Amino acid sequence: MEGVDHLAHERNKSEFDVDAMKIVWAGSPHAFVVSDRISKLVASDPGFRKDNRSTLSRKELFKNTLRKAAYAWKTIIDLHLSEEEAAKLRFYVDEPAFTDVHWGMFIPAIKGQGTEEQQQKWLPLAYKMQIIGCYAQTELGHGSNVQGLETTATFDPQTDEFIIHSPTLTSSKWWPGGLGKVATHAIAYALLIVGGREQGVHGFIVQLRSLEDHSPLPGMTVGDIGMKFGNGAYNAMDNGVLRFDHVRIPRNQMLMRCAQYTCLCMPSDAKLILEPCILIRVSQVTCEGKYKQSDVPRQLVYGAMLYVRQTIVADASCALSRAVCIATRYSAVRRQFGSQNGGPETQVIDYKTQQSRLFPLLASAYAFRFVGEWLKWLYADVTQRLQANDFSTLPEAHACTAGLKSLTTTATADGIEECRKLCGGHGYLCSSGLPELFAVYVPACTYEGENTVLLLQVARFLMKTVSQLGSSKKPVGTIAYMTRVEHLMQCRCGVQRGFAELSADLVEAAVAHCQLLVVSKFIEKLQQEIPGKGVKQQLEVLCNIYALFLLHKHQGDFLSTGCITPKHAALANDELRSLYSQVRPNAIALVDAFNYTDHYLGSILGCYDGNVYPKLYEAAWKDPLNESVVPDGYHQYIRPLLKQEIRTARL
Ligand SMILES: CCCCCCCCCCCCCC(=O)SCCNC(=O)CCNC(=O)[C@H](O)C(C)(C)COP(=O)(O)OP(=O)(O)OC[C@H]1O[C@@H](n2cnc3c(N)ncnc32)[C@H](O)[C@@H]1OP(=O)(O)O
Ligand SMILES: Cc1cc2nc3c(=O)[nH]c(=O)nc-3n(C[C@H](O)[C@H](O)[C@H](O)COP(=O)(O)OP(=O)(O)OC[C@H]3O[C@@H](n4cnc5c(N)ncnc54)[C@H](O)[C@@H]3O)c2cc1C
Repeated sequence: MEGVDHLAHERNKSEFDVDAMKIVWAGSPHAFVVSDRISKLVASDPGFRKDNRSTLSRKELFKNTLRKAAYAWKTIIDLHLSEEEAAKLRFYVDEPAFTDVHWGMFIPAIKGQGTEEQQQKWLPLAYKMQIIGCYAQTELGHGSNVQGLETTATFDPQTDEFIIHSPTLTSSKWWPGGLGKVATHAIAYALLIVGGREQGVHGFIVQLRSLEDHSPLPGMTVGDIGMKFGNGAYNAMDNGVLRFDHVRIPRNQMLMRCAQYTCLCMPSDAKLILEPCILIRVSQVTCEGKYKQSDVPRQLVYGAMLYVRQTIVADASCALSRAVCIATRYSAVRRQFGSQNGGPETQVIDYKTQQSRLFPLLASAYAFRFVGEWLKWLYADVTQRLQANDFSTLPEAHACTAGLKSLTTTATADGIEECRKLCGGHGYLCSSGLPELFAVYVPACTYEGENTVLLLQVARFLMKTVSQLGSSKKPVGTIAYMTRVEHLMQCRCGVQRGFAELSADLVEAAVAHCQLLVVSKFIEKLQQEIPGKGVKQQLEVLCNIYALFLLHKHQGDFLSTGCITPKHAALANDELRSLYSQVRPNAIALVDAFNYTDHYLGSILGCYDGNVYPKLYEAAWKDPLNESVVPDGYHQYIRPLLKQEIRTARL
């Protein structure tokens, strides 16, 4: 019945202060208040309805997404929402759209790689959405290999311009979100050519479409790359294709924070000395076309990817917690087998197999939340250091963002699929929310750096650390523990067989390194002051589950390396079962602490009141296929079939 909480008996079992845990999950009392208010605002506004998405054609879905993006922007303006509130609103609207890339990549790239002057020119336009940007790096022929990009940016000293060109089919920009139909501008990454010499890949601001009639500018061939995985909401994103035909842009549209070009003997006196916002020695291109890289690491060009990767780790905890919330609530509602003397059947959440599949994912959602908080701090710290020309922690920041992005997105994508399976057949219904969540989420394992490619970066960082063991350069920060692997030094010559040869094993070592990071950051979180009755105790249980589940999953490695004995392994498994029993009475309260509205969850199986069956039944009849009792096509195809004379005895 409506209004009845079918999970009340579960909520009454809770042994901790759920409201206090909501604040821990949100990050602070202020963050909770903002999230709570904005999520309810979105949920209560019919303009943000999303339960009809699965019945829309791609063009209807896309147009509806444009409507929602415009409506969200109007809401932000009308309600004078702050940047924080606006970001929360876009999050709870939960619609993959060009705005994700405009706010999540285009603006950060200008902030991270633009000079003060370039920021002053372009950011106000972007913040007011008077231009809409995309991040055009990937090409048809290259995505992972950024240095292999083929788009060219040739400097023309006669006109003080760059000529942007797509010399080959494989140089076509391919995948950038928002590019296909909406973006008016792009940060386009291209191979810089000055005086006939290639100077590496740099970012350029390029206008794509007219701000008057939205038509592509001369020299631009641009469109959408077509339908993507499943029928999910990601098809509302216009990932695009773009070819440049000798498009000219002013020299001051090259993102110059990491490099500069002054041509001392340029015919015109348009000598442009841009003071970058980090005080670096000016790199100069002399009139002979000699280019000297400025003294910042060229990898600063990759800065936007560092930023996005750390946001993707936070996104992982959100996506996984959504799936776990749905599967946990439904596991408490669903009863199957086990009836005693005609009594109720057993809740599937009480089966040890269900717990051993579900509770490690619940623990992972919390673990990723906390490592995501730490990574946000690390990113802010490295950004501050860069301002002071301190590049010392850049390699570690790259390894951490790359590795944690890879680890958390793989675990989350697998976890969403596991949550679908934990819900049995009903998990396969769109109304469960899980198929779409999976379809929208899984590209996170690929975009912003393919996960294996990123783990190879971590492996390279670890091997570089090993190679420095014994030198005066002591490992610090997240690799400080490696001082305890001196024995690796002796076998160092063994690993000289070649990084490529050992890469599959090194990727596993990289995963282990990142899992150690997650566990250690969870432990550090528990060392903080955590208010609320029983809250810290619950988090300790979840931290132990996360760690012991990893120990159980990788038992072979721990045993074969002598890190643990078989007795330790047995004790760990016993403890894991005991921990599952400790979580069981608190499971519903632990997912309530995510504070997701039914609108945001978008799931009948995960609805707050647990009133699943009536809602499933009601939703079925809303499907367009049920608009007519006799389906279209019956008279054309089925009736002739049913009425056909059986002409051959054989049938
Ligand atoms: C609500 C619903 C939401 C829906 C979702 C919508 C959201 C959508 C949002 C998402 C949309 C998706 C958007 C997108 O998808 S945008 C496109 C994303 N593309 C990528 O991520 C490309 C991945 N490839 C690379 O990053 C580079 O090519 C790599 C790194 C692989 C190689 O690189 P490279 O070939 O140059 O050479 P190298 O390997 O010799 O490295 C050389 C040195 O540089 C260091 N180094 C490397 N990288 C970095 C770095 N970053 N910061 C600092 N340092 C770095 C490295 O450690 C090494 O140091 P050392 O060993 O020499 O000391
Ligand atoms: C939904 C979605 C949105 C996207 N949005 C954007 C965007 O807005 N802007 C943008 O610029 N790009 C975007 N991309 C592109 C994305 O960044 C790339 O697809 C991604 O970086 C992977 O590169 P790739 O496709 O070249 O994969 P590849 O590198 O071709 O991967 C194919 C396989 O090769 C393996 N491999 C590659 N190199 C190595 C190596 N050195 N050693 C071992 N194995 C290797 C990989 O592990 C993988 O298994 C998006 C992609 C998707 C799916």
